[in-house]
Amino acid sequence: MRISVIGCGYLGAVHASAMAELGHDVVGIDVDERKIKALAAGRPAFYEPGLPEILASATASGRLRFSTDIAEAAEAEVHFLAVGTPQTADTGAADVSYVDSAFSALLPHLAEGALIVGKSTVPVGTAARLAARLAAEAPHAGLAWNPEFLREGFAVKDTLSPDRLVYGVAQGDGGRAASALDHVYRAAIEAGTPRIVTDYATAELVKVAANAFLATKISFINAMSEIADATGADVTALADAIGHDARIGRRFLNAGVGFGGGCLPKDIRGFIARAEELGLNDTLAFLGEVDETNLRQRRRVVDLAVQDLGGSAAGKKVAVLGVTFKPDSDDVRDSPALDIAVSLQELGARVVVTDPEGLENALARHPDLGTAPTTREALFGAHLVILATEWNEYRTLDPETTGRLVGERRIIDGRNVLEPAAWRAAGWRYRGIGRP
Ligand SMILES: NC(=O)c1ccc[n+]([C@@H]2O[C@H](COP(=O)([O-])OP(=O)(O)OC[C@H]3O[C@@H](n4cnc5c(N)ncnc54)[C@H](O)[C@@H]3O)[C@@H](O)[C@H]2O)c1
Ligand SMILES: O=c1ccn([C@@H]2O[C@H](COP(=O)(O)OP(=O)(O)O[C@H]3O[C@H](CO)[C@@H](O)[C@H](O)[C@H]3O)[C@@H](O)[C@H]2O)c(=O)[nH]1
Repeated sequence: MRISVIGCGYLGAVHASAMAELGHDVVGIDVDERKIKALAAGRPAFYEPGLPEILASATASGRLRFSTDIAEAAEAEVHFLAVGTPQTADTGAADVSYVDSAFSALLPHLAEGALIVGKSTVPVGTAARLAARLAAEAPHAGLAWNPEFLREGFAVKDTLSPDRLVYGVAQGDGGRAASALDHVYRAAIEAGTPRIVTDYATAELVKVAANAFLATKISFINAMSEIADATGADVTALADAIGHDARIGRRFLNAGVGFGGGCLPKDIRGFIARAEELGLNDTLAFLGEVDETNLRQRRRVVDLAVQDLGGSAAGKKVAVLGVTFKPDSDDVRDSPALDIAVSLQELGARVVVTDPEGLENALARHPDLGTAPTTREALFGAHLVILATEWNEYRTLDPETTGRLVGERRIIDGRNVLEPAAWRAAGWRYRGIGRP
């Protein structure tokens, strides 16, 4: 099929490359000329395992090209909208202005029977509003909402083999939108991927409900970690034990510094704001607690660090291992690791952050942040080590060789990934989150 992807940031760049990999003819459009030039040259603006490979093969085959000119989308049968919906500073609501302007720019270029497919995460009601505009201004085209569930670090795999497909379609479109999307996703459908065809509002809600549920699960286990810390219990054993109950499940029950990234935090805030707009002020109030519990984890680690440093961080060297919001990503949006590092620096510590992929993005936000290109340099002479993002190379650190580099053998394992007994046996003061 001929496809355009409008907005080639994280989601759009992956989606465009994956659609071309599936054999479609794809044009990726973005208003950011630098991004488009880099993508056309095979260089995504972010780190995502497997993406450079499919980007290169799709571009070389001629199935994928990029442009800043929306008119280049005119021949496409399906147009995916993948622009950003960031959090607005005042209310926390999702800012849909980029969706609106991309939609407006696209309207004059729609071929007869073209289908616009929203992929961005939007407040419920957005698709119905855009559909009303379409009916008035370009009735020869259709609209569907097809939320995206990919995880950073697994984005290519998640796009090529999703857990499920959700199509929000207009009532009475005679199955046209669903059949176009079935064509787009034929490979996944033939592989047995479940597909849910529903109305616009449900499709929009599925996306934010999924992220709200995941965020709640993480904050639940982090609340348990606070109780465990107060009682000497072990939150990891607790998670294993409750996770055996198939109704609960073990995934997303890892206690630690909490969740970050470009999705979970902004999506729960946007969801709360939307519920309030709908007059449902109390309905999602618990998500405010989920957010607060999450942010408290970062403050707890900073407090623990100050305590471990004898009551003051001033002048002490703190090595922070990891700055991205999770491993296998260079994304530092709302990263707990970055927040912790910056807070300790503000308290006067000599913070040295290291990360395999995230330093450039961290420095772009905090140019004064102390950084080191290697783990070894970060650790050298440190009075305290904080493992903040569980990159593999930090999970596999050896306590004895690490111990020879640092000034003091003190570590806070902010992701509960190290073996406490082994670190203690090597003379470290080990602290996990909710672990004895
Ligand atoms: N990043 C993820 O893992 C992920 C996963 C699922 C859903 N989402 C959702 O997808 C959307 C995009 O997220 P992202 O992380 O890719 O954001 P992003 O900020 O990386 O990318 C957004 C892109 O849209 C471009 N853009 C803005 N206005 C435009 C316009 N009028 N025409 C063309 N391009 C325009 C920007 O230049 C930018 O490149 C958001 O709604 C997000 O919540 C993201
Ligand atoms: O048990 C856990 C699991 C995750 N996290 C943290 O939670 C955050 C989010 O992780 P993850 O969900 O894997 O990352 P994202 O790539 O942001 O993906 C989420 O957000 C995307 C954008 O909406 C959705 O598409 C995905 O389905 C959804 O998982 C990260 O900071 C993780 O460290 C924990 O603290 N404990």
